[in-house]
Amino acid sequence: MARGLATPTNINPALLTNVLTPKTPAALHLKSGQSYYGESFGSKESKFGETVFSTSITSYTDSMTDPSYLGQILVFTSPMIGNYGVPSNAPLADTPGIPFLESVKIQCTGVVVSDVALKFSHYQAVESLHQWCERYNVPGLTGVDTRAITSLLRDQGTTLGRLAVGDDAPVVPADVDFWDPSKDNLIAQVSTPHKYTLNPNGAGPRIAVLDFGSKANILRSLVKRDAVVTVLPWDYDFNTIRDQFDGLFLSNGPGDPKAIMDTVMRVRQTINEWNKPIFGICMGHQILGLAAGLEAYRMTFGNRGHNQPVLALASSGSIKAGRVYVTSQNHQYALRLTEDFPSGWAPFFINCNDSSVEGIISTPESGKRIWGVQFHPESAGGPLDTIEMFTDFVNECQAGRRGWKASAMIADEVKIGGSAAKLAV
Ligand SMILES: NC(=O)CC[C@H](N)C(=O)O
Repeated sequence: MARGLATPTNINPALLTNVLTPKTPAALHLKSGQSYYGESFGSKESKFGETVFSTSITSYTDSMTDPSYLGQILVFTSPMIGNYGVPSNAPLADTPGIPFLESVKIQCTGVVVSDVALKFSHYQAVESLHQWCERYNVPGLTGVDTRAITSLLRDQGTTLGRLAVGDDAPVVPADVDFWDPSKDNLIAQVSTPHKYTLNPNGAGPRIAVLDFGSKANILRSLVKRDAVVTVLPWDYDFNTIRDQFDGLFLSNGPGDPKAIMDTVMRVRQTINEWNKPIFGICMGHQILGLAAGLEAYRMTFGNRGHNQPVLALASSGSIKAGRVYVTSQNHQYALRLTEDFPSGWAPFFINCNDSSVEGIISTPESGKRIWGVQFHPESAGGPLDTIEMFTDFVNECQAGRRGWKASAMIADEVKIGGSAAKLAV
């Protein structure tokens, strides 16, 4: 049978209709006072969380398993979610030990969609979105106006909420009851509890990953380039073992980067004392920025989606100054842009929509090879415009292994009406 036309054999026949019976009421209550009433799918347990929206059109399975969404009720602006079901999460044969989706389970606290598709069709699907959410005890709300919720969140910002199901649906929680995930150490909940190594016999460089809740496709992108990847818990003191490695990678992760200032201080020590390549993505980029002396702040509603345009201000490896790259993003915090970047550092990318800092890079004079990006070059989901940044990093680590000396990583800068930094202030 042709690929894509296979009939899944393990579908619950009840799901071949698009209606759940019996229907259960559900609601989203926001701390700011608004309530949205609809129907439940997935788990019947009510949950608190931070309500955020994503403008991504596809890849709900990747977003929902991204550990950076821990503690969040995810509102999808795309009107129909669930059409292609949910695939098996078993690792692919060429990357054992790395789940197919972005982590081993659903990480967001709940999901809100305009119209859930219970009937699904995809050659890789093994269950529906409803079944999957039920299995991981994640409540879903459907039949609400997600455009209205999104407009509200854009105006008032990310808001604490409760996804209330069944008898809880009509109950508006008291102000004090709303759980605020940003007060918890979310990173400790998603980081690996112990050190482990992927692709131990790889021919490439030895790369340590400080795991703040790494997406699987980041690890896969390094392993696919034949790096030997050692994943370390978020609070591991990398400085005690750094001589064993050719490069350090700082992963994405949930919550506020300032929640782990001890780690920031250790990374600062690494930056000051170690001259090997360092690459950070999202949380990792924010940690690098804090370690470099920049400030991090909480954005109003953050950027979550797969079509965020970023302008490169510097050339480095596969990245060319002056080009716009379309990127995948999921963040609430950002580094503050200043006219005086700390010595040894320059802005690398800025967001074309809101001028937020999308990347930082060490200057050639610093003799370092360090860069961080706020977006997700590994995609999953979203565009692959910047995927070659992994090749750049692995190549830099490999070159360093062979006695590399600092070369000009920044070939030129974009100057539009003044300095690069001024451009976005
Ligand atoms: N994807 C991420 O790593 C997100 C980083 C951080 N939790 C933020 O919201 O900004």
